[in-house]
Amino acid sequence: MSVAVSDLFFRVRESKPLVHQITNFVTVNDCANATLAIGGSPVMTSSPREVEDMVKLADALVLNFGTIDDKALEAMEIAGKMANSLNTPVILDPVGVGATSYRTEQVAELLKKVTFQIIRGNASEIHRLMGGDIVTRGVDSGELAISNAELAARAANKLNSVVVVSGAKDAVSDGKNTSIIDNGNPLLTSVTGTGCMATALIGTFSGVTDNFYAAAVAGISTMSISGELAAAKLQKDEGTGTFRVRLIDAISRIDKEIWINEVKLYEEVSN
Ligand SMILES: Nc1ncnc2c1ncn2[C@@H]1O[C@H](COP(=O)(O)OP(=O)(O)O)[C@@H](O)[C@H]1O
Ligand SMILES: Cc1ncsc1CCOP(=O)(O)O
Ligand SMILES: [Mg+2]
Repeated sequence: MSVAVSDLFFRVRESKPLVHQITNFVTVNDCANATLAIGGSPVMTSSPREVEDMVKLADALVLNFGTIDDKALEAMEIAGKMANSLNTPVILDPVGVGATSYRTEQVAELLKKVTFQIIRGNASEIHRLMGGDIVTRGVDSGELAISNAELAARAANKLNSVVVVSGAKDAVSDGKNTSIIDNGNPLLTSVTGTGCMATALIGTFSGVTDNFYAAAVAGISTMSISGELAAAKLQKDEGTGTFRVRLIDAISRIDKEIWINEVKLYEEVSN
């Protein structure tokens, strides 16, 4: 598996997959730059009148719920259905699902209409996406009583997709096999868009392989390793602003050798 992942860095830079992203207005520029940094070609467009034509050109489609409105949802449905009909991978980032009933209801509707090859969210988002029926550690705690690995495996089975649960430890699962990535740095939680960028990277890798599990591992581990590399470069008197720039630097420099040296990847087989 790690061999399949490490080969994707060269493949992305060689073939520059076009990644169509219908995303939020907070982190759109960071997602475009993360896509470029890893070697892909981003296009961020969301008019319902244009997305069908754009997705015909694309190697992958990323749908991000960060700032959804009715028009964006219409575009997501049109683009998602077209991508499904062309066998172009579709990746979901259910930003903020569970926070409002609008988000929660609309993502459930989209899941009925569009097939997603990969879904990436934090534990809370993935938990709410699969119905939110897992017990939490206590009445005042939002913390789930199961690990990210177990959550990813359950969600993958329920949603019939490769699922990435990000956090202090990231987990990737297809429902049978589960991988844990123990890279990252807490500074990644102090900059907006690191989850969105991770999803953009996953989308970029999925544009060069039909091994969506490997694409998911490549994307999320690239973000977590880049967080470590960027934090290590921070100088005295530098903070989260510089960290954000250094993150893009790190993504642009990561390759097969760096990934093999830095990744802390554990594979679990469940069921
Ligand atoms: N506590 C943490 N320690 C180290 N890395 C983290 C931590 N929390 C999140 N990350 C990393 O930050 C990136 C974004 O993940 P996350 O914060 O879960 O996404 P989101 O921004 O969508 O909530 C991932 O690479 C993840 O591994
Ligand atoms: C702050 C914010 N508000 C709506 S979308 C968004 C960005 C969320 O980005 P991420 O999930 O990567 O932190
Ligand atoms: Mg997020």
